[in-house]
Amino acid sequence: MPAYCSIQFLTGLPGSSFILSRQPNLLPLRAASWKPIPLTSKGVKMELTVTRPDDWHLHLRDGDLLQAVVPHSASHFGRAIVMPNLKPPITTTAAAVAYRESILKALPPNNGFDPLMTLYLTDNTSPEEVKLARRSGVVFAVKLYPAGATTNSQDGVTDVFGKCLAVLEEMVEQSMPLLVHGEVTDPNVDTFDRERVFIETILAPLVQKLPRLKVVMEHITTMDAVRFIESCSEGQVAATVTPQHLFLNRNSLFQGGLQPHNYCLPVLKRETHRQAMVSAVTSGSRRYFLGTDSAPHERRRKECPCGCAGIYNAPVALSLYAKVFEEAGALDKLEAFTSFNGPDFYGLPRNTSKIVLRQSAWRVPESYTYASGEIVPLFAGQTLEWLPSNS
Ligand SMILES: NC(=O)N[C@@H](CC(=O)O)C(=O)O
Ligand SMILES: [Zn+2]
Ligand SMILES: [Zn+2]
Repeated sequence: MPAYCSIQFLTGLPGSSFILSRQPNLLPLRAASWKPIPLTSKGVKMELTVTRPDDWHLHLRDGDLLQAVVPHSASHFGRAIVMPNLKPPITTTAAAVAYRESILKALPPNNGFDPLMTLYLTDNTSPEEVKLARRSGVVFAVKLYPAGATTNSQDGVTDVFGKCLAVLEEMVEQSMPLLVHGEVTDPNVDTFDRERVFIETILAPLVQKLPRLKVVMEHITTMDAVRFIESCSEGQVAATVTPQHLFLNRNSLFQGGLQPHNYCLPVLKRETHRQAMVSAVTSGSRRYFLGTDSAPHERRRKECPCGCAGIYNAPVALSLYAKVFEEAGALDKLEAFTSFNGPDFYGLPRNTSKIVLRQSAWRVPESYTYASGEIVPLFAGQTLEWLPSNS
């Protein structure tokens, strides 16, 4: 049964025999420590203690939406790479420093959450700005949005090779990773092919031209991306993978009617691509790490004639990742994906604290209300497993 079906099978059935019957597949485990907890008379459920994960791709927005969403990420993640696609975008180190302050202000003092800031690359970004960013100690990457590819990307890059080579060369000098939204914007290219064509026409030539540039291909969605990542040097090119692209295929955009809360960019792909990505991340490869791409939009901006791209998954991400690894019989590989591969690639220390994932059913809220409206999370109102907690 494909993963995207089983979540519905579980709905309303805590302690189902389906879950319990899979348990022999979970053992033995190496990377993480396990404790059985008897929960029902039918059998034994599991809890998994893992090093605190980081989120290597997160949209926190600003204003009252920031206040509403940042606690969800901060409650389970130690650090997050914070995307710079605000209006106006974060194009300077000074703006990144100020944005970081506003994120920290939205949390209780000494909360421990560490936002790792990024700069939004434009045609006019200077090599000097990259030096400043590195010296600041708070900027950890530069983000490339092809102009027009996704939400708030209108100020992005129009011609990587024509306009950005000097900046990219400085990034090599500064060991500053380039994070890439990997889709071409040519309206003649089919939406479902935009990632593959980007790899062929921009990313592969870029990696060939600057082999020492560290690159993260963000939110990959295709077997083409997996093949490309595997073809590059480990430690030089890596990828983040979202929970929705591991858990859902493109049918879920249309199941029972148009489903705006499953719409993000790059758009969900067909089942064969999902399976290739699950195999890649659960293989134990160090080239892939957790990046939720949690991207909240107010309900009215999703449920309207021209709805925004972006899925709010921060509250459910860890539950979904754990379920994907469980279904693949690879729970022993989960901790490396959530907590080791990301910091290792960025050259940062791994977190020292732990979190616990309990294999117990919990219901996702229908929505979260905040000052200016509501946000609807992925799997709103449904029952998931693997509840994360701090102890
Ligand atoms: N993923 C999305 O669909 N949307 C993101 C932008 C992005 O990451 O491409 C957003 O900021 O809303
Ligand atoms: Zn993107
Ligand atoms: Zn994103």
